[in-house]
Amino acid sequence: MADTVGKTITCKAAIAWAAGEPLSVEDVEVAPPKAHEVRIEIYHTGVCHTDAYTLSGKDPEGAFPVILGHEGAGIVESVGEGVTNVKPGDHVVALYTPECGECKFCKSGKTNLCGKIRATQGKGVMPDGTSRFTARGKPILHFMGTSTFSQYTVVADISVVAVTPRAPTDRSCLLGCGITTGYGAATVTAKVEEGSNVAVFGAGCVGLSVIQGAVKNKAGKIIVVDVNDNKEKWGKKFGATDFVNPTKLPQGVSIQEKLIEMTDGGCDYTFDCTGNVGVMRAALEACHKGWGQSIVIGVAAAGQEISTRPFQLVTGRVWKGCAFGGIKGRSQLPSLVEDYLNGQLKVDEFITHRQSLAGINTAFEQMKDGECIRCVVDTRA
Ligand SMILES: NC(=O)C1=CN([C@@H]2O[C@H](COP(=O)(O)OP(=O)(O)OC[C@H]3O[C@@H](n4cnc5c(N)ncnc54)[C@H](OP(=O)(O)O)[C@@H]3O)[C@@H](O)[C@H]2O)C=CC1
Ligand SMILES: N[C@@H](CCC(=O)N[C@@H](CSC=O)C(=O)NCC(=O)O)C(=O)O
Ligand SMILES: [Zn+2]
Ligand SMILES: [Zn+2]
Repeated sequence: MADTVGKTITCKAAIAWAAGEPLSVEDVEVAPPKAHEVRIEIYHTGVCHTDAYTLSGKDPEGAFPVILGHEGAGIVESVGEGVTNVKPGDHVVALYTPECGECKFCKSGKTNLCGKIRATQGKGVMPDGTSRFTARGKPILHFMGTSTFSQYTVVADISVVAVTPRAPTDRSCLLGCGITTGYGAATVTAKVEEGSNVAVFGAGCVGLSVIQGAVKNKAGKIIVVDVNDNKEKWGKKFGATDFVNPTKLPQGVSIQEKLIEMTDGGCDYTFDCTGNVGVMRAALEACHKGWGQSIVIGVAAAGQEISTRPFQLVTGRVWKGCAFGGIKGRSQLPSLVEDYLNGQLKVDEFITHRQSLAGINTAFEQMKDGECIRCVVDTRA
């Protein structure tokens, strides 16, 4: 048993004191887990565009000061009373989409959105309404129920899943968001069928993962749409068949017209992986009349809204969306980790950059340059 059990741990964390400011890596006190809580020593965390979105101040739920990060993996340090799903020493991935198995959502069989702790999670506190983090004598908020930009974090027991220790944490952390989101969007939410034509708008970590899922389901054409020409090679590396840069189309030709022409009437499935509401409209309108489905994955800024002519829906196109790809973390993530170990799921290929916790602001800068798919932060370096 670790000699930290039951005690407050002082460690380093990257604190976002205010929107739009760089993170500050400094000491934070992490209180022991209460009943049905788990304290995790985070080894590695990815940096997702949603972290940058919330830090920018565009997230309507964003509140500060906060410890961001939601793509983390590590080892359970200690557990609170009543925790049965994980134990100290387990290798785990934090889950920003929890799975209680008991609530109306979990029992519906129709969604992965668990409702049990969503209200407190959205307010940046643990289910009992308080925080486990303190810095400079002030309580610091949790983020997405995970707060992985810290050497130690505390999460609800329903927000963590044990995975095989054979998977290195610098890889398994990426299954905590980006890869699972895109892969699940294609295979679980859309259930792309063999031979179907797919367009993926935005070839970042999420979009490339949609491609990976579409390839798994034996899609026909997989068309990448991205404003950055360098994303053509990335898309092809993951199995895309075509690439279109929407800024380079002949004058008067819209991206939806181009995709409809390329697919004999429109795509069977399109995916927005940009968070741009104009792109979301184009993605919907590029769908085939009668059955095409467009999946919204990207997260848009506060105040942004989507629109299209209702006729687009009247004529059979379907607009839907998903969080975490529709994947149920506790039920389904362990097998994705096994798929990675068996060579059936690409993960290593997404890692373009690495940083220490002290270099986390550089990770945020690198994310903007278009050449970064994922930066993995080693929280102990
Ligand atoms: N629903 C969910 O559960 C989740 C949602 N997300 C969200 O998904 C989105 C994608 O995340 P991620 O892959 O990490 O982001 P990235 O920024 O890495 O990828 C987005 C890609 O879209 C490109 N792009 C930007 N504008 C356009 C445009 N107008 N048309 C076509 N392509 C465009 C970008 O190009 P460039 O590089 O030149 O900017 C980039 O290549 C984000 O909004 C993120 O917040 C993430 C995880 C989970
Ligand atoms: N808080 C925002 C919405 C942010 C958002 O949509 N988050 C996604 C995950 S994005 C991961 O990188 C999500 O899980 N949404 C479902 C949920 O219940 O939060 C806002 O208020 O608009
Ligand atoms: Zn994310
Ligand atoms: Zn639930």
